[in-house]
Amino acid sequence: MADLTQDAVRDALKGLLLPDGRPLVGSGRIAGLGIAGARVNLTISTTAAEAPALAALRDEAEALLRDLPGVSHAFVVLTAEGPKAPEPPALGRAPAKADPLAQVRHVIAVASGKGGVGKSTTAVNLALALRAAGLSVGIMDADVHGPSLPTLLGLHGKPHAAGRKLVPMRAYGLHAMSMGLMVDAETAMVWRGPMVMSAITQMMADVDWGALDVLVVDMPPGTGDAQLALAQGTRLSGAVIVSTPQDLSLIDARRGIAMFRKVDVPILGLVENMSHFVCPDCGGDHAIFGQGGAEAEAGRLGVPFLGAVPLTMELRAASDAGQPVMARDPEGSLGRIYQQMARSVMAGLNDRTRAGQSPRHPQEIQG
Ligand SMILES: Nc1ncnc2c1ncn2[C@@H]1O[C@H](COP(=O)(O)OP(=O)(O)OP(=O)(O)O)[C@@H](O)[C@H]1O
Repeated sequence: MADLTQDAVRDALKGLLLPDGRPLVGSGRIAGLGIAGARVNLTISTTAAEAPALAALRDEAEALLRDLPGVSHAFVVLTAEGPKAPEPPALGRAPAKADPLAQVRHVIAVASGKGGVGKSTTAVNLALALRAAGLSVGIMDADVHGPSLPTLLGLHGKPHAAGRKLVPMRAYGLHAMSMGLMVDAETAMVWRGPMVMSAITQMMADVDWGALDVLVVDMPPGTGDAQLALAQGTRLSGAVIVSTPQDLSLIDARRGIAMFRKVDVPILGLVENMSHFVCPDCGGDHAIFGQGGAEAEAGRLGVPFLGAVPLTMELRAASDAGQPVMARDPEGSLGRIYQQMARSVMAGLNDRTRAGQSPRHPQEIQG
């Protein structure tokens, strides 16, 4: 079969019209077009205000590309207009600009299908457990609408600049940066999907992360365009999905897993948070939502199960005080759960490296 060409892709999109009636092709709105084998990635530039009106066009473009002979996967995203909006690198091709994370061996995402399930708590304690295993670790809070890293790690003040880059803050041996430290809450409030994506990618590039074994990205909750574009544009080594045991939350977890699979990011595993309630008075274990749901779901989906973290006063109080349990009591029962999680994540990353599939670095990490 003939190789897929940029012309063939543009040809397929010829009939599509922008909301103002102009054809999409030739309008200058195609901000990126990448072809990697049978995969096509297309980026259409927009503004936050216009983005909702372009959603149908995006879907139509995706359907047209999917029907094109020789295409197995088509992925179309809307991205914020303007010089600051970077084009997500196309799969399988070197990014046009120097990679700001060139010295970072692995970037992993901690994600959840919906908010409030303990994604940030998991991200911080997992990062600390990876650090405790001897790795150099950074953590970035990409949750622009609800950044919790400053609270969880007790970070205060603004990050300093060195030259044109920001220096990550330090907490408990981690290099840390949060959207909450870089932009004020009111500015971030008005951002919608494409703007969020653009701002996060910019933030990645503005920080001097230096050499790290692992950068943990606390993703914005959900499975919308911003998350999808971020997953695609960051050359992730893998993703950890956090869920609570209720069926409804597991449906969201399934969506999260499907989203990462869509852009070929391997799932490092599923974490069940708030798995059972440990009563502070009687010390009893109460499986409020039943037991083993997430583990069974992980089995069904063919992803590793990384552990069950109980709902405890200790964990919440430690987080609120800016002293995560993994820093406060790494050898306690909760600390040991996170240490096991970190070992499984490292094993998953090294498996990928051994299979020659590590997107950033050819060497295994050693704890
Ligand atoms: N296992 C747990 N036991 C007790 N409290 C927990 C546990 N996990 C998380 N929490 C608490 O639940 C709240 C939400 O947790 P967290 O901020 O980690 O969730 P999230 O999924 O990142 O939320 P968001 O969607 O707002 O980013 C916090 O107050 C946190 O301290």
